[in-house]
Amino acid sequence: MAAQQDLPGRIEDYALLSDLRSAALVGLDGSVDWLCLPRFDSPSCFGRLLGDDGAGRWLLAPTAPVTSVRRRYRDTTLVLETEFETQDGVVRVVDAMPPHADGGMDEPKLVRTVEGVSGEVEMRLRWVVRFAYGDSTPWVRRVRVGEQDHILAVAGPHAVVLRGDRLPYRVHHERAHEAVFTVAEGQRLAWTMEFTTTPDDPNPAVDPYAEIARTERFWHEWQARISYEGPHQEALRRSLATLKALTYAPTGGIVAAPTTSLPEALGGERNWDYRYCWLRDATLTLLAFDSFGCTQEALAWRSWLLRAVAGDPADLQIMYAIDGERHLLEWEVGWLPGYHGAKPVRVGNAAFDQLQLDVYGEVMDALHLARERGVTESAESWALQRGLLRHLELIWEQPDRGLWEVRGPDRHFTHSRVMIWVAFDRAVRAVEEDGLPGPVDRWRELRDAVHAEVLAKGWNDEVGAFTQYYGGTDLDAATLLIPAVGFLPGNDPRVQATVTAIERQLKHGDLVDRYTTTAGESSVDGLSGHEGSFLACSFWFVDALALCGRRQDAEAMFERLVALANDVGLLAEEYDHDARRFTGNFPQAFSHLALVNSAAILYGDQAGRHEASRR
Ligand SMILES: OC[C@H]1O[C@H](O[C@H]2O[C@H](CO)[C@@H](O)[C@H](O)[C@H]2O)[C@H](O)[C@@H](O)[C@@H]1O
Repeated sequence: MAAQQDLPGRIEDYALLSDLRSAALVGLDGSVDWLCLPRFDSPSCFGRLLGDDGAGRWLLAPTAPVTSVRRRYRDTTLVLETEFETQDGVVRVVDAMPPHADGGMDEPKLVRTVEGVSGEVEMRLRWVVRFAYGDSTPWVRRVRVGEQDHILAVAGPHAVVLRGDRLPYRVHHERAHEAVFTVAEGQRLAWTMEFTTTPDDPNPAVDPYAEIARTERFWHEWQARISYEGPHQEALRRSLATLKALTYAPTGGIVAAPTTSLPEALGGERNWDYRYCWLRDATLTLLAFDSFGCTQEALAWRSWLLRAVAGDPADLQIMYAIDGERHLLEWEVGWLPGYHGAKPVRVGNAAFDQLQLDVYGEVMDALHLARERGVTESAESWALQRGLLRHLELIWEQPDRGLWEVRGPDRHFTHSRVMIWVAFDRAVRAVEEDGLPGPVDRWRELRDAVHAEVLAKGWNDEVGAFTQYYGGTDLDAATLLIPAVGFLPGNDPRVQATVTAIERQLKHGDLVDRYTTTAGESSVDGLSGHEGSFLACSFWFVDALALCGRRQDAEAMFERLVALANDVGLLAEEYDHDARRFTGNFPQAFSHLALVNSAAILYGDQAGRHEASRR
């Protein structure tokens, strides 16, 4: 029994399912180890990822030792097939979360089927439901409706219904349910587990096979909208599908990742909850969508933004909940041991009320590019941007926490200052190029002032590079974005020198650290320990190489980075180059959107446009 109680797999062992409201992670061992219902940011009902069997899981796997596992998504969809080979034969487990139907009353559900491929294989289904991040053991009972039984697990506000061909029974002396059965070649069995707010009267049963077919159709139709025929099709389509999967369909908000507290350093304390919508990550995601023809997502996100930011621009936050909720109070889940012991497990995110001035630039840039691609500005959306700029005029000189959301002191981070320039630059261009009304002379003056300031204070002659913050000597991979946003061209000697310095100091093979983590008083981020290399920064390095004229190097590095994805094309936030393992939350939008944006620079319709048109 020990094998069932053990720890979760490596981060790269997981595949993602999503119904555009929440997501599940399925391990190579056939165990669903992460699921929060009914939303991405709800408490988990399967939380083994951050603990063990006792935090909840749903295992569906052979009882005998597995000699090999093969896994793939069906084509470009999010229907997952895992084939287990044992000495007795081969079985295929198919997993899906049927997508939320627009305006539908359907509740989130997980569908699992098993098909006998050859021989006869004994399978174990082990179902351990723990609500409230593992803290709440439900009352589980078998209910008969007409000719059919289902199992209901209820605890306070949480309830799920399990239906299927082999319902599990309570395991003596364990708070778990199990079924053991055999599957012969050609035979198939199915289960659905559905969230319900009305446990005494749940939604009627659905046909699991029809739901899987619907899921497949949905993703095929979605992929048909992507206009791209260039290299690395598969990686690009998987990344775009992953970004779509992280979108909360009812509002258009996009989560940074579906997990909390997967550690940035194995065993460390750098563990954060990413199940929220960061303006930075979401706007960059929007750019990624937009580069490949997904305009609907751009509009949905703009509506989300208008709702979330509504009211006083002075109240702008850097992140919100997926429904626009503002207070993301951070707390520690003391009873969960954390991923392989990495404590604490955090829920909420204290960064929500930080000042991060780069966000103004990212929002203005995303809306500028949406305009360039034909999305017309509504009266409200331009009024919102003018309001943001009015507020930025008042606060732009302040120090902030920067895009890395440091928990150390506020500083004048060079990247933040560059993005302030972007905000005013895009405002000026809205007037000059799109004829929108606004105080263009004042915006021009501010744009030029911040440009001069960055060149005077962000550049350090002794270091021979743009530094992380004014007066400092450390480097920051975020300055790689200087040519991509058009602040300086890629052939500017200061840009080229910064790329060379970062290559020397922050790059290990193809992996680039965000900055140098140091412990103690001098630590810029206020945290202890080190972290893995940041995958998005590694892709930014590719972009900088391309924009500096080193295209061949850029393409070769891009290819190697793409190969770091796991067997089903997914990327975590970071990569530990010594352990050769993913670290940080998973799968992470930032990494996937950076991959997509690199592909857009290297191979997209927009290739080469950055330097010419974004200045
Ligand atoms: O490293 C410290 C910070 O880490 C998280 O922030 C990171 O993730 C965000 C979401 O992807 C991203 O927008 C940000 O740039 C990253 O630094 C965490 O959410 C913060 O609370 C934490 O201070």
